[in-house]
Amino acid sequence: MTKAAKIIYTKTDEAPALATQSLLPIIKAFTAPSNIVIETRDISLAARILAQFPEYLRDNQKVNDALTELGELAKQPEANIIKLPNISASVPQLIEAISELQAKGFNLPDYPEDPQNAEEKMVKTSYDKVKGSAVNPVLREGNSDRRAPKAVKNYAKKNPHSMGEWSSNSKTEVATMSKGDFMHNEKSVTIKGDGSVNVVLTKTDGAKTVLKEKITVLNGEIIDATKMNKKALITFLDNEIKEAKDKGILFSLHMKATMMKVSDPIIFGHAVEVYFKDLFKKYSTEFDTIGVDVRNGFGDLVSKIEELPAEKQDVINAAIKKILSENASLAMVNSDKGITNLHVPSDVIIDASMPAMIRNSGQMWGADGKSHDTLAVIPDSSYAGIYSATINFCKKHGAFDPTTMGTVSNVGLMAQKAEEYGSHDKTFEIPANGKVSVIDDKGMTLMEHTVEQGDIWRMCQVKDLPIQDWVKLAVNRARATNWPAIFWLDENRAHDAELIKKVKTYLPQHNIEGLDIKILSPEKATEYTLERVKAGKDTISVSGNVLRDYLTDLFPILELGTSAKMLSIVPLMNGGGLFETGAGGSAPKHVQQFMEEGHLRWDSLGEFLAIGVSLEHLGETFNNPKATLLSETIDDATEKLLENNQGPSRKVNELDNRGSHFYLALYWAEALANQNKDEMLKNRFAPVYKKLNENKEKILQELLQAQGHPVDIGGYYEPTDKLVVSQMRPSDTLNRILSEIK
Ligand SMILES: NC(=O)C1=CN([C@@H]2O[C@H](COP(=O)(O)OP(=O)(O)OC[C@H]3O[C@@H](n4cnc5c(N)ncnc54)[C@H](OP(=O)(O)O)[C@@H]3O)[C@@H](O)[C@H]2O)C=CC1
Ligand SMILES: O=C(O)CCC(=O)C(=O)O
Ligand SMILES: [Mg+2]
Repeated sequence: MTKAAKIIYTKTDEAPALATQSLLPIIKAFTAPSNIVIETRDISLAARILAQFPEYLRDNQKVNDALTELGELAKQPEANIIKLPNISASVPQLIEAISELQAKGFNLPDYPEDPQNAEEKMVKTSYDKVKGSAVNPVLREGNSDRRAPKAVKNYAKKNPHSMGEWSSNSKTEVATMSKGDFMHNEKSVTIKGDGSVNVVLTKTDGAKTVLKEKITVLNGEIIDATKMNKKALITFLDNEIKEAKDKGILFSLHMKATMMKVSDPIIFGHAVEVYFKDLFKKYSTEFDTIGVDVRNGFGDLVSKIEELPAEKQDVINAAIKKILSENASLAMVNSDKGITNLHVPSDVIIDASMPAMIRNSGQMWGADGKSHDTLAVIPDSSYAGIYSATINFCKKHGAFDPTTMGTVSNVGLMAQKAEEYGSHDKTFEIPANGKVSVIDDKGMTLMEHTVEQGDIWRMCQVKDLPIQDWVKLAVNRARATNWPAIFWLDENRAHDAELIKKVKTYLPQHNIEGLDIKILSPEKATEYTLERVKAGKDTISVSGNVLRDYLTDLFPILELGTSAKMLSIVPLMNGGGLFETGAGGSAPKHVQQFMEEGHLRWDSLGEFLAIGVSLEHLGETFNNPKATLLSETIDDATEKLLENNQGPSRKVNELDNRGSHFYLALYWAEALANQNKDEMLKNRFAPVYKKLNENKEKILQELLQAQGHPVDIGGYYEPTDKLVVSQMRPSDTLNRILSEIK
């Protein structure tokens, strides 16, 4: 008897959560005969909010803190977690979710944007735990291995997605700061001996404030500190708005306000204030009264001015119109609804927004509903260069060709909140002029910056063991593929210079004979890699955490049309496995389409791949041949589904997410029926395959009938399970066959 094996499948938000209600019953039915237990844990935004406030809820409304539980599990060797994309909530999304839950009878407190007393401060602290990218960093106790499986890459080559032409006359370009930003102010040290550091602000008058106390540091870890100078940022933004206007191109701002949840909303707010500076000069008193917070985007102002008397609203709206017509045109998120790039900080997220623009001939949407060249403003210059290098490459060589281009996989340094993506609890908006010092427990100042009021100062950490693991993973991938592996590190950047020393120490500890391993700055690495991509050659990018995020959307979006089709594995450092589904997000517009016309265009390919590797891991760690067989056969099924082009269509009344799940079940049953490694599974699944095949037309018809009309699922953030299940499982015939698998 093999040991009981368990997989945790996460319940998240939006389209992936809808898809789960259709896919999970299939996975459970197919794995049950092999005694594999599939459990779910709810880490949706709604559940994470409710878990923060047990004392406000009735007993039957309380939910346990599944995220903390999974965070602990991720450190155990038996962990096997399938993690679907989830909402990393901006404040406007958080507020929407809270009000939906309140309307459903959950007695939650409002989100206190400006807390006035101790209780409100506590409430805000609890909500802030849920804000932004609050899930991934907790679960990612390992580095990241993201790539397009061969079958997926071959499918994309045979069925290329649309790719906008590039002209050498394109006026699109990237604007980034040449001084005063995080990149130019960075200082970095490698810690000697375990201990702790304090971050202290010494004001010009000598008064000291401890910004953060006793940050634990371990021997060999790299820490860095840097600042974004407010004045330099504002001058830069002001110039770039003029630049976009002069060049007659759109102004667009690309940030990661979800992951960088402290620094980037502040920068976003400055951009709103600079663009609309005449408005803020004139109406600041009114805006203070109604509590406008530009860090939540220009949309916050638009909704709050509705509280003002009608005549006042009219003058303010006229002033807004005037600025919009006189300033550079803004890139639009939704031109029909008048939603600009500056409306909501989570609408334009750099990892997806820049590649989407590059795929679209370097253009974004303007207020006229047409696409135009754009000035892509990325204030901090640490990574902006990879996009300018890509844009220059496209101007010179034209668009990439998905039918011939090579693939770029990624090995990303991510474990234990590595680098910038773990910095939000050490990021501060500086209240007064002075200096910020990082001081160790022996009183030694390790790093120091002169700061001015309004500057954003931050400290990042990356531990030594994750770095060692990352180098090992890179060597393993290079060995497994024989592709060149490029470390995207810039010797002229303080943090990277420290990291390069370690890479050079750890690489020789492995057998690297015959491998092609290089260290190149991000720009040079982009150029080198793009040359290879164009020539149809494959390359491994080995990068830090931010570039991991950027590159695993950039290349997949160019190569495959979406990052949802990536295999995304996190080998956990203590031996477990975390299997993320795809590398992209949760595409809110998929839910909108589903509610309007009952068609879900979400492609679950990322889930299929994740289930395959999760079962493979289970097979290996529990010595469970049935799990291995299920893994091999689901991979066969996925490959056949791709060959037959049975992923979801984008259009209503054609095959959607549910139909594609049916094909997965059909081919999975077929593969299990046709194999000869396991007699029991063969006998169980032969009749299942027969029934699915005989009822194919009937099932597809039942699934199609569910489309073509608006759908009610009882909510957005907390949809009613029963309603979702009835919409996502509309085929009685399929449901019956699945329920008969024993
Ligand atoms: N791992 C995680 O948990 C992540 C979560 N997020 C969250 O996701 C949300 C949206 O983020 P955003 O930056 O817009 O990125 P998305 O990746 O969700 O969307 C970009 C585009 O990619 C396409 N796409 C993505 N996934 C699929 C899929 N499975 N099937 C078909 N097409 C897909 C869609 O393009 P098209 O319109 O052409 O169909 C979509 O509009 C945010 O709430 C963000 O916080 C974002 C990144 C990662
Ligand atoms: O956690 C998030 O908010 C986004 C994560 C992401 O984009 C990624 O890991 O690629
Ligand atoms: Mg990403």
